[in-house]
Amino acid sequence: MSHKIAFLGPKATFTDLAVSRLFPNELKMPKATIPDCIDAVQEGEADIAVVPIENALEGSVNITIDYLIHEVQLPIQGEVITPIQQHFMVHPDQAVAGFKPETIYSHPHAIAQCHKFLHKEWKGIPCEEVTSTAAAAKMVSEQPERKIAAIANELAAEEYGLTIVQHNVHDYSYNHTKFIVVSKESVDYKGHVTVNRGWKTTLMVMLPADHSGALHQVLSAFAWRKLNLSKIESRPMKTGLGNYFFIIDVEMALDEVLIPGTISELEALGCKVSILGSYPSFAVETAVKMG
Ligand SMILES: O=C(O)C(=O)Cc1ccccc1
Repeated sequence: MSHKIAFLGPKATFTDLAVSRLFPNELKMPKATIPDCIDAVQEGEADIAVVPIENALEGSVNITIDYLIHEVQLPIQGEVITPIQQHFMVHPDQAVAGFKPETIYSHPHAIAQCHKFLHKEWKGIPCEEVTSTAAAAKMVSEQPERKIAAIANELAAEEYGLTIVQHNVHDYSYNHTKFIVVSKESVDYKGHVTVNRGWKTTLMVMLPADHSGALHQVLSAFAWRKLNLSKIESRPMKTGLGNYFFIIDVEMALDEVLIPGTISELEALGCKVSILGSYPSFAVETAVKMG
């Protein structure tokens, strides 16, 4: 029986490309927003959600982290890293010499990944943020009479019949995004077409208030056990200025000794710790096309 995978839609988003590599044989369920994807799992409408969490150029997708921490507590069951190539596209009716867009549409992260391009080529043209790159492409395809453009991937251009006017408009060639897999149950990745990168464990740590050297002591608990950290990020607790929690990625699977020992040590310091997930990491090595 195939699983239902909620993803940031519509068809042909970067998330869709990641899903097609990780779950080639499952049923895809496009959703309009990241919270909609996570809610679909929480409410049992979907088995799995795949949503973006971090981009190499722009940093974290805060809505994903915040929604999982503050709204819906579902475990992370996997991650996949994929290369991202952004293209500038218009409706074929507008693909004429001298075309100048009135507005450029895309996902906020895509706009941020192309700031230098936008500043150089289209200075002063307003950019409008929409829910995904494919949503921008779809919108442009539905309004042939308007002088508008989208920044999206090649598959979106194909899917929505747009003409790519300029390829590879992202500002740095190393442009990768990490997507997470969330599900109530552990996930079977049979059939995935990606590379295995080992296991990770993600922890959420709240420091005790007003405790000098607390962060140093937290890091020491990992350091003397020789636990390799690949990410540490702070996000506001939303309870007051200066109140932050930390998201920490440890480069190993949850074991019975080292990670539980670290957590006990952190708790003895007065920290609150929760495990957001222990999961396999995957990578897509080449820019993906569907199929
Ligand atoms: O909008 C999309 O296509 C997404 O999947 C989110 C996103 C946006 C920009 C880079 C990577 C993922």
